[in-house]
Amino acid sequence: MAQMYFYYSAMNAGKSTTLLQSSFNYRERGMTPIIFTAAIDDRFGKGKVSSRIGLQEDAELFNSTDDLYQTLIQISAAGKIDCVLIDESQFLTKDQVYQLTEVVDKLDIPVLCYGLRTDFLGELFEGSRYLLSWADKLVELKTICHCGRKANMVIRQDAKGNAIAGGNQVEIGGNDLYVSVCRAHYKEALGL
Ligand SMILES: Nc1ncnc2c1ncn2[C@@H]1O[C@H](COP(=O)(O)OP(=O)(O)O)[C@@H](O)[C@H]1O
Ligand SMILES: Cc1cn([C@H]2C[C@H](O)[C@@H](COP(=O)(O)O)O2)c(=O)[nH]c1=O
Ligand SMILES: [Zn+2]
Repeated sequence: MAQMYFYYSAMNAGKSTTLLQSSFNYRERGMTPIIFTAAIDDRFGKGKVSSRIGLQEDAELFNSTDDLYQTLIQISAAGKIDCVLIDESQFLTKDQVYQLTEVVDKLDIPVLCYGLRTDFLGELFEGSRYLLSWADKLVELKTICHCGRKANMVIRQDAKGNAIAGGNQVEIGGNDLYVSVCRAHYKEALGL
């Protein structure tokens, strides 16, 4: 039986790197993985998954209105898929997480999702909420704060490096805008 996995972390913990390593592992065994990433996250060019250590692969794009079950039925009709890898899975909708459970349960294809658990305010993303609820396996990937503790929060910074305490949940960016920290340093930065 296939399973659904959710690999979650703060930013810069190696999620994209781990996804690309999984893809490589499937390919070196003669299998066919398919990679998806969010259309809205175009930091490294649309249709690409890149890790900060230099690995890169082409990816299909998902938008919030896509039916991923139907998309994967169509793609698998054209050739066998052995695994579905989804980067930026925090941007999935509730419906799309459900559709991916159908891919696992009805098409018997493993689905491996990689994404943030929470946003810069410490709130769950919609995709993450339902992945945490419905995935078979939850795997935390870890990165560290400047103090050496595990970084499980993400600060959004302004141009002066001050922590931002409000705004839209989605703002695409990298090290220019975000820094992963431990909970104690998150509270300190926000004056909580
Ligand atoms: N295999 C690895 N060995 C050592 N450091 C790694 C490895 N993979 C990732 N990293 C570190 O993690 C950082 C973030 O990698 P990335 O995959 O882009 O993270 P994420 O997708 O979680 O934001 C890299 O800049 C690097 O410092
Ligand atoms: C914390 C936070 C992040 N985002 C965006 C910023 C990036 O584009 C992605 C995460 O990238 P990763 O390095 O692959 O983990 O998500 C956001 O929109 N809102 C937030 O609060
Ligand atoms: Zn810290």
